[in-house]
Amino acid sequence: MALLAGRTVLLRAGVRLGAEAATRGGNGARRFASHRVLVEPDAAAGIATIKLKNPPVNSLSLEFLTELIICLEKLENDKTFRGIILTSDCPGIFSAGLDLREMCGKNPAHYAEYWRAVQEIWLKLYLSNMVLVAAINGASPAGGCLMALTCDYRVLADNPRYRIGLNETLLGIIAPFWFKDNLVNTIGHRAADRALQLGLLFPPTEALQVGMVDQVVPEDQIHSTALSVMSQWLAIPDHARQLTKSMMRKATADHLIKQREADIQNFVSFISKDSIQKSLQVYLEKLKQKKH
Ligand SMILES: CC/C=C\C/C=C\CCCC/C=C/C(=O)SCCNC(=O)CCNC(=O)[C@H](O)C(C)(C)COP(=O)(O)OP(=O)(O)OC[C@H]1O[C@@H](n2cnc3c(N)ncnc32)[C@H](O)[C@@H]1OP(=O)(O)O
Repeated sequence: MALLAGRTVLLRAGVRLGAEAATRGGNGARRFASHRVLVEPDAAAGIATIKLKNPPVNSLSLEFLTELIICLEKLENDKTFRGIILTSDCPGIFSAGLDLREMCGKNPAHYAEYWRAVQEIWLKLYLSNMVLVAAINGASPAGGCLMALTCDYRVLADNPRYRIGLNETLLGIIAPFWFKDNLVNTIGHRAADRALQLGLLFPPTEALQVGMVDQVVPEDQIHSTALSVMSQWLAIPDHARQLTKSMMRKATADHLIKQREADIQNFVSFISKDSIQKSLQVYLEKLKQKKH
């Protein structure tokens, strides 16, 4: 059973198990898909490709996060798989980040539940024993960038519209300390300081330069590149790679784990402020009006 902080996520978020489909793929591997998380298994290679499918922009709603958490738990417990490629099924968008509608006009209990799920997905991805390769095939702001940052390697498709970064300050909000820690671990303190304060969204060439991604490739090569990177990482004996990964990441994850409840309380009181609610509503309104 999938648990989120000791509770059954299936019940908390109203996601029905019946929403999932379990079939067998051509190679005999169990294929499981929920509404919004598609899993394409390659049992022979030990790789599962997760395709995010929450149109139009893969915003990370509570239900979507819950499905993703369940999916990751299943893969983590299935010895068939040693690696995950994380990519998007929504053309041009990797993920628009946290779903702003989950952070606007709701009550404190909802904010707390939502934030716990955001923490949970980060911990699951960041501490995964598997090799995680992000095949970033679209724009990747804020929480979308964070998901990519949890991966062991990032490949970004070469399209100037596919910008990536932690742009929270542009919304009048603040990247939490563990978003910041993950970014500092990736691009270093000075670059993270500048990127976070200015809310920078980097186009591919700059993202590569600053170290936000490891490789930029033509869009039609993104999956083949991710596969070839994966085979390089899977050539390392699991126990040695996993212990090394844990050695590199444990302190950062523990920082959040030790302060998890306080972080939730901070989030709830911050996001409940009238001024923050107003900023988020204005930002959402601007996004909606962009088209007209
Ligand atoms: C003391 C401190 C303690 C705690 C911390 C405090 C604060 C909390 C910090 C929280 C950290 C937050 C992290 C986040 O991830 S916030 C989300 C940030 N995301 C963005 O800024 C991206 C916004 N979106 C875009 O820029 C574009 O939509 C995008 C992704 C480039 C795609 O562009 P395009 O293809 O043109 O699509 P549209 O803009 O037309 O969007 C289509 C549709 O989707 C809606 N939408 C977009 N993004 C979101 C979103 N993140 N959440 C909800 N909805 C979103 C958009 O409004 C459109 O809706 P419509 O109804 O008009 O169709």
